[in-house]
Amino acid sequence: MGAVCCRPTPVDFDGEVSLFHFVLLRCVGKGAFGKVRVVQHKQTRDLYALKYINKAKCVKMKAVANVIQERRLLEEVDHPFIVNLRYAFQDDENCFFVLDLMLGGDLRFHLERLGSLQEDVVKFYVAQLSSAIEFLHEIGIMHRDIKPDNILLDERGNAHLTDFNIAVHFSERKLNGVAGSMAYMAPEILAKRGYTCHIDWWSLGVCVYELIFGRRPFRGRSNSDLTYNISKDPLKWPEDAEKKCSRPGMLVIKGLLDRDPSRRFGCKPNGEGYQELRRHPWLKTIDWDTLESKEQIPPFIPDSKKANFDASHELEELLLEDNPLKAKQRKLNQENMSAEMRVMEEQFTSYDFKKMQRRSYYPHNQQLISTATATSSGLASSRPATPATDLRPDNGVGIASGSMELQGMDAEETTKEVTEKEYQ
Ligand SMILES: Nc1ncnc2c1ncn2[C@@H]1O[C@H](COP(=O)(O)OP(=O)(O)OP(=O)(O)O)[C@@H](O)[C@H]1O
Repeated sequence: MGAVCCRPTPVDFDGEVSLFHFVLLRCVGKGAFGKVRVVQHKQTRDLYALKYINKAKCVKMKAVANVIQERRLLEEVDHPFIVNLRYAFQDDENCFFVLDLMLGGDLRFHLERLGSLQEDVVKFYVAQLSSAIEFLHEIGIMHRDIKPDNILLDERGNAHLTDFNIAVHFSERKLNGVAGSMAYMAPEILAKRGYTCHIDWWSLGVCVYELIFGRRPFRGRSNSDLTYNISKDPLKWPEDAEKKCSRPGMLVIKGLLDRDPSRRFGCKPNGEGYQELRRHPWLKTIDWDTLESKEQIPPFIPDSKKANFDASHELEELLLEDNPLKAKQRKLNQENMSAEMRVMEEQFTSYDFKKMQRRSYYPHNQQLISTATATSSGLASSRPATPATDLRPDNGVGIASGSMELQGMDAEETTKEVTEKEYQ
């Protein structure tokens, strides 16, 4: 009898992806609604990062729209310098994102330990991140939360953009929602006169300054102070700036931190801004031809013998977690489900990168995705040809679910504003 009860439940790998398909390994991070841990696919043995979000917490914090939007946008994206989605699924308690695993830690972690980074290292990240930003803008997505915390290194030291929690589609119509982490917000967001994807280049400029000099270009004791400084204060350099950064490097920072989006580096239309950046003397040492194939040896290789993350997450999970993550069969009772829970149930759909073709949930973007995401070619789509129930925050449409519509859940408006305080 004992032998029978201990036999592991057979896993149906031909069926829909679920937590049963993975071995749960160590915890590496904690987000606002859930945790991140390393997992191994039981069949392929590939390692991934599993980000899981507690559904009840998500409803309580009115973040359902953001989580569904993040899931949908991530399906559109496939790029060497983005933390790509590989699988998505849910159980009764959590929504799960299975993402490319980044064992090199985030740039906030490295910045805090090192104080600042060498100019050449930052230059390498700028090349990789600008390629990612340009890709996103090409397919009509602005990230809105570019900051060192959201830049993750793989074990070889390549930079990847992550956290699409407040990313959004953009079109000709400018957005107005104040979104992002205040210290990295472009002046046009704070001015509330409408903004577009140019804001991501500004945030990149703030990151470059902070990574090289170990402090941010605009600071403030209060939000209004910070708003004033971002909007009006002339860009100042630290006293030892010339020891840490070359003249061309400073010119790139200055160009990215131009308050006029029409003059800002990276912003010229039709990819011309990105091409200009690539041609800039500061970036002439970058071999752009082999950058995206990751053939180059990154100038900073994270220490593989040390954990490049805060080890307290692991301890917390072991000692304090009273409901540790475990694969469970679903017991769903649709009748007693709240409206928000039902939206999550229906709209946080399963995704399996081995079986499905990436696609856009936004009709105007479908053509762009099929041409831009080259790596997904050759896979059969198991999706209906017509788009699913639409969620278009850029058009001011709330999340619609069959006959139900959750008003006021436009993800452009349900934004996350991180104030300067959190960084002091
Ligand atoms: N793909 C990944 N590989 C390795 N570690 C990761 C990965 N994604 C996230 N992490 C780690 O987990 C931490 C939390 O990530 P997560 O995106 O959940 O949190 P967050 O940035 O606070 O996002 P949110 O604001 O959506 O809660 C990150 O700081 C990072 O250290």
